[in-house]
Parts: sequence; structure tokens; C-alpha cells
Amino acid sequence: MSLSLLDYLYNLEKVSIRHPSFIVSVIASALVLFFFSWQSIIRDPLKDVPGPMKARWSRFWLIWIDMSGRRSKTIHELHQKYGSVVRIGPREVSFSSRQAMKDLYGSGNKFMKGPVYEAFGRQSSFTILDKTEHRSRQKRIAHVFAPASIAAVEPLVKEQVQKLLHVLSKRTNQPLDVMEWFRIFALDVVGSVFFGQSFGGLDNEAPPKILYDLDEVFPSLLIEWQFAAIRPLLLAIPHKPMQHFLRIASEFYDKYGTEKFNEYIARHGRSGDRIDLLTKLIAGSKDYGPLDDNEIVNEMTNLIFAGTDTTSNTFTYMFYELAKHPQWQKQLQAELDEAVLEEVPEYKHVMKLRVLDAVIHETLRFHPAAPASLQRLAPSEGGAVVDGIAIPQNGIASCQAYTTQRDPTVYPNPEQFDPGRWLSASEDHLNVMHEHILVWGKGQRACLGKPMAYMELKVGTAALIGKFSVEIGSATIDDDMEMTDHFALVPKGKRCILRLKERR
Ligand code: HEM
Repeated sequence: MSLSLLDYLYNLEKVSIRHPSFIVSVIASALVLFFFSWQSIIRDPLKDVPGPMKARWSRFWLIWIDMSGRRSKTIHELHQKYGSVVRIGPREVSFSSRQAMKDLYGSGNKFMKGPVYEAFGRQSSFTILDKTEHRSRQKRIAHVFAPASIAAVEPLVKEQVQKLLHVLSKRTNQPLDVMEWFRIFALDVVGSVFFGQSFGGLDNEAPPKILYDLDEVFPSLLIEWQFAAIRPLLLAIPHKPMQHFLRIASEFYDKYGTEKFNEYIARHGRSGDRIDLLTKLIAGSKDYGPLDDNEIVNEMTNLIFAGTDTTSNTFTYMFYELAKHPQWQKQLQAELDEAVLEEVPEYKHVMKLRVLDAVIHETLRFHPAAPASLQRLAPSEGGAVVDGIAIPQNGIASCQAYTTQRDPTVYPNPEQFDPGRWLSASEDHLNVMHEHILVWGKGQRACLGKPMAYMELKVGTAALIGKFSVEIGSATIDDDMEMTDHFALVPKGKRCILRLKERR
């Protein structure tokens, strides 16, 4: 009779490794292990999908890479090696073709959002996984992001741009971390438009506390999600910094969501005398009714996440590239000068400027603010097919902007910042280029804030580049600006040192 593993461990000291029962048990265990491994290889529905061996066995290597901020680049390298379909986990596949984007995100797709979105905070339009539930939520908030609503808040956006100009005018001819100022600006816009007042960073000319809390909130949410079962135990450990870290996410919702919401109601009432988007959120959709107060707080708070670092990182990388490519800066300034604009222009006057448009498109292509896999979960019955590959039930499939936007057949010399590609392409090719852009997501779950982000980017860039020239302000800037990602893009050095000079 062979020894079981437990018996073996229990009797470890008594058993000689030359004893026949020991040898038999080792051989039997090896055969069992081999049998089950072989079975799982034979039955593995993704066995024909190419990819590194470690991806077949474990998802932990990717979690590790994710934590180090190299997920998008690593998956991109795998696509370069294996092609447009790559296995990246035991039940996870990454795709890069246009057909895959259509199958995954296009109309009539069968996928819901992948479970990882639950780690991005409480239930809101961004984090809801289920398709039906999301559709019902979107019906009740779509009016907030409609073109007329966005146009109505233009004065609030322009007011923050004016303040940014003022603050930066005082800091010319010296090395300046523009990333910090773009973060403060984007946050103040979200505050002004969705919370009834800005967070005061531009008024006080200093980063508000919420900006520091924002940096901590995602790691805390991730722990809450990954280790939900043991979180109460961790909270019981009397270690103040750890307790603070574990509580920061829920405190964030209470402090910046609930409190600000209550302040807003006290100041403006529910029928709203202020032209902002919170008034519209509270009023609700004419056809589908309002959200309840908790739902509003969750939406508002998640908009801080959705609308701050995405927009500010796009500004940061655009100004970095303009500093590195003075020829594009000059072309843009020539276009702005010719348009004869006010100091902070109206959106309609800059909306269609071609060079401005091309510079923003190229920045979003080359430095996508959301470069990482947009994960989708295959239906629990029957799975689904993506670009001819069967994804089993509950399998995960995704495309990532970092790769679709670096396809050399669509964007020749993809590692070069070249706004000219958007100016010289034929109409047909321009359509293909736009189809490969994934930075806003696609289809039903695409970014609702895109029109507002464009307004911020165009009015802000026209005002700043009209007034200042930008130069590189630090010898280590290329190192600082190396792209890393934690779903959103993050420059490795978390700063961007440039030098601004008044043009006239
Ligand atoms: C450069 C700026 C921005 C980029 C690149 C960006 C990108 C994205 C991406 C990739 C998604 C999710 C797609 C997915 O998971 O499939 C998303 C969703 C969303 N974004 Fe943005 N975003 C930006 C700015 C904003 C702003 C300024 C707001 C609002 C203030 C906003 C509000 C939202 C909302 C509400 C969703 C959820 C949409 C839904 O599923 O119903 N975003 N965005």
C-alpha cells in the first residue's frame, strides 16, 4: 500500500527514501500529476493559441508585470513575436486586429466587461459589468454628456484655462513640472463641472490634498478587490499607516463624494441654479428618471478617476512632444496666430484647426492615456468567437490601444511622433487610422467624456501654445517620461520638467 502525501509528510523522519513504499508513492504521485496535466493540455480550449508557456499555466506572471507598470509594453512585445492573437493567461487572450476590435466591442457583441473593472471603485457607468444593468444606467446619465450639456459648461472650462494661464505666466523661464499643473487643472475642471466648485488648486496655486489621496486610492481599491476576504483581518491589525491605506478608498467616496454632494444641495438645492453637469445628473433623464443619491455620489466620485489623469497625461505628453519637436510647435503657433484668437479662445473657433487636431490625435495615438487591455468576459454559456478564435465560456479577451495604435501597416514608423500622418493621409486611409484608435474604448462602453476631454484639450492647448513657447527643462526628461501603465498611462518619473517662455 502506498503512502499518501500527508502520511508521508507526517512520517517524514521515520521513512527512508530508499524504502520501497516511498519510491512507489513518488512514482504514483508523478503519474497522477502527469495524467491531470496531460488531460488539461488535451482539453485546454486555448491550446492552439500561441504565447509564452508560463501564460498557459499561471496568471501570476502577468499580475506581477501589471504591478511593475509594464503590462502594455510586455503584451505589445508578445504581439510582435507571436502575431495578432496571443495567449496571456490560462483563460485570457489578447488580440490586435481590426476584426477583433469589432467582435469584442462592436454592436451586437456578446461580451460583458471583465471582472477587473470591479477593482476601479463602486458601481458606476464605468465599473458596472453586466450589459443590461449598464444599459439601464447609461440611459439615465447619457443626457449629462450630450453635446448641448457639454456646450453649456464651456464657460466653466474656459474659466479654469484662464486661471492656468495666469498661474503659468508667473512661472516662466524656469524649470517647471508641467505635469503637476495639468493634473491640478484637470481636477479643477472636473470639480467645477461635476461638483459645483473647483477643488481650489489653481486658486491657491498649490496641489490640493485630494490629488495626493487620488494617488493612493487605486492601490487601496485593488487590495480591497483582490483580498476582500481577509481585509477585515488586516484592518484589525493596530498599525495606523496600514489602516489609513486600507480605508482611503471608502473615505475617498465619503469625503469627496457624499460631503461635496451634500454641500452642493445645501448651496444650490435640487432644482439647481448653476449651469453645471451635477444639476443635470440630479434632475435625471426626462424619459428614464433620475439616479438615487448614492448612485449620483458614486458616479461623481468615479468621474474624478475617469476625468483627471486621463486628460492631464494627454496634455503632459503633448507638451513634452511639442518641446521635442519645435517644428510642430512652430506650425501650431502659425495656425493659431493666423486664426486671430482671444487669449482663451471659444471652442467653436479652435474645434476645426487642422494642425491642432493632428497634434492631439498623434499624442493620443503615440501616448494613449488608457493604453492597456480593455478586458471582456465571454458569456457563461457557449463562449464567443473573436477574429475566428473560439473563446471558451468565462474566458477573457481584450485588445489594447498600445498595440492597435502602433500597427506599422496602418501607421508607418509607429515609434515616431508624427502629426503629419493625420494631415497627409487619404480619406480612406484616415478612416482605417481612426478605426485602429482604441484610446477611448469602442461601442457601447466607449468613453462618455470624450467630447468634454476634446474641449479641454483644444481650448487649453490653443490658449497655452498661443501664449508660450515650450522647451525641455531637464536632462533626465526622456527617462522621466518613459511610459508605464496601471490601466492608465503614468510617466515613470511622475513629472515632466519643461521651460515656458512668453512669446510676446
Ligand atoms: C484623454 C482623456 C480620456 C481618455 C483617453 C478616456 C478613456 C476612456 C476609456 C478607455 C474608457 C473605457 C473603455 C472601456 O473600458 O472599454 C472610458 C470610459 C469612460 N470615461 Fe473616459 N477618457 C478620458 C476622459 C474622460 C473625461 C474627461 C470624462 C468625464 C469627465 C470621462 C468619463 C468616462 C466615463 C463616464 C466612462 C464610462 C463609460 C461607460 O462605460 O458607460 N472620460 N474613458
